[in-house]
Amino acid sequence: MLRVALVVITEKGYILAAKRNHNRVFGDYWEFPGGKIEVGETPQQAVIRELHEEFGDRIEVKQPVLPPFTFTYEYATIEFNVFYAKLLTHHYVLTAASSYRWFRPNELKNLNWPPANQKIIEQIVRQL
Ligand SMILES: Nc1nc2c([nH]c(=O)n2[C@H]2C[C@H](O)[C@@H](COP(=O)(O)OP(=O)(O)OP(=O)(O)O)O2)c(=O)[nH]1
Repeated sequence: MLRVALVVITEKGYILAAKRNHNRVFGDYWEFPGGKIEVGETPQQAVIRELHEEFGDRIEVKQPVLPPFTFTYEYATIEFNVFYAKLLTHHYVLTAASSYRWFRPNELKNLNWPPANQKIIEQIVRQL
């Protein structure tokens, strides 16, 4: 099974979302930063690496947003591991995203996300 790790980065009541590059799966949809967990990596190590690759930034990984869950797309069944996190640096050197924006929790549900994200967003709105 494909395993993915994502971070919900919070700062001053706002949440960071990135817009996926046009040529990627779910191109131009909003995403939480992260990506595939590589062999031998923990989910926490994977998000730290992905944030460095995709943003050039360092993060501190916090508690899980919800327990790991699976979602089946036409191309794969994916296990999602989602954590809250804080940005330790703010370089935003975008490589996999065309833009980023900070949103209030209540604004999140109005954006285009991959379908697996609905459950994550419901949980964020309940918790923040
Ligand atoms: N990064 C990210 N991926 C998501 C989210 N929601 C969601 O369903 N996905 C899916 C899309 C992909 O099938 C998978 C993660 O892929 P990815 O394309 O971000 O992973 P990656 O950067 O490691 O890989 P790649 O694009 O270099 O192939 O998870 C999300 O919020 N963020």
